[in-house]
Amino acid sequence: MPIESPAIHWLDDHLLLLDQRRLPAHTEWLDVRDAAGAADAIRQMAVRGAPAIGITAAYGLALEALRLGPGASAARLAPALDVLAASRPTAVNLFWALDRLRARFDGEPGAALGKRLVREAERIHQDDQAANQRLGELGAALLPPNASLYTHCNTGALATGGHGTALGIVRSAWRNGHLKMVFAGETRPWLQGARLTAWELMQENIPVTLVADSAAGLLMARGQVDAVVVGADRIAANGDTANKIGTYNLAVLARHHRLPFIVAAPDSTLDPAMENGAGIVIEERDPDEVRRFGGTAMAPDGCPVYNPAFDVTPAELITAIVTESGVIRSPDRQALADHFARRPS
Ligand SMILES: CSC[C@H]1O[C@H](OP(=O)(O)O)[C@H](O)[C@@H]1O
Repeated sequence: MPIESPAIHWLDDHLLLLDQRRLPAHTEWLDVRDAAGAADAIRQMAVRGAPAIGITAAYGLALEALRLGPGASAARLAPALDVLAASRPTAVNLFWALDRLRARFDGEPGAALGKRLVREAERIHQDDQAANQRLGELGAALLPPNASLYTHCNTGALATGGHGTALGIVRSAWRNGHLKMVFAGETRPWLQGARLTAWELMQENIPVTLVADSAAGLLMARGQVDAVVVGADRIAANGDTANKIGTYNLAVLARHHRLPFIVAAPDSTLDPAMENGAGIVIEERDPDEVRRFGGTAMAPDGCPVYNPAFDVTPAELITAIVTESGVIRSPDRQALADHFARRPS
């Protein structure tokens, strides 16, 4: 008999299993009942996107406590914490969410502990939805009227039950009548742009044109792009930003073509403990993600592959970082520090 809890409801209703053989993006819902299941969903990128990874880890730990029932305790939850923390290394939101739940371990163990963890996981989820709405409005206000945007990767709203981060800006701009077109880079090798961004925007009749990643430079050279908007997985104290592989390339192109390069991310993606981008762990993934697409070989079997899932964009290439609590223009160490000082606690 499955454990009845809001956490399971969320996991059933919002996890996208990216099916590598068919488009559009999702084909079935994952059935997650414990921390190990949540960690698998994160590791396999059935759930992806920094905020969604944090939310899923929070619900996964809460589910583990519910599964333990009267036996739930900090000591017995420790292995589940480790499994979730080891699922993916780059997005800071995963560790930030686990820290928030760990802070709820103190107090009555057992069923009471399970209830506290479910409530905290739901707060993290609700906070993220509100953050994305606010962030979208603040970011859209930075755009020129009738803007054509270039996006890369992106969390789909369905994945988080919210508005996504860069997609939050797209939706707000569309709602305000300030959006002409979104050029969505396919985002090799996982094709998040093709399978999530293009799919989500078409669901909402927002104008989108899917392009190969290699077309970004031509679009900018032809003056067809007014701004580049991307998400983030971890933002260091000096503003260096880790995001999906290929983001750094776009930042260099945007600088060359004198285009705004905007990073959209909730405050939970800021990592003040990380000195700069050099310290950010870049996840390397299965070489077959590059060699194959679904069942189709895209390269000779056994061909050597380097498959980093993220890169780091130096702060000096970023025009602004938009979070739910404000816009950090020309981000550097001082600008981030000022942001933290201004941010409502
Ligand atoms: C706005 S979600 C943050 C970030 O997460 C994605 O990574 P992944 O698809 O590997 O989970 C991508 O880098 C997004 O920009």
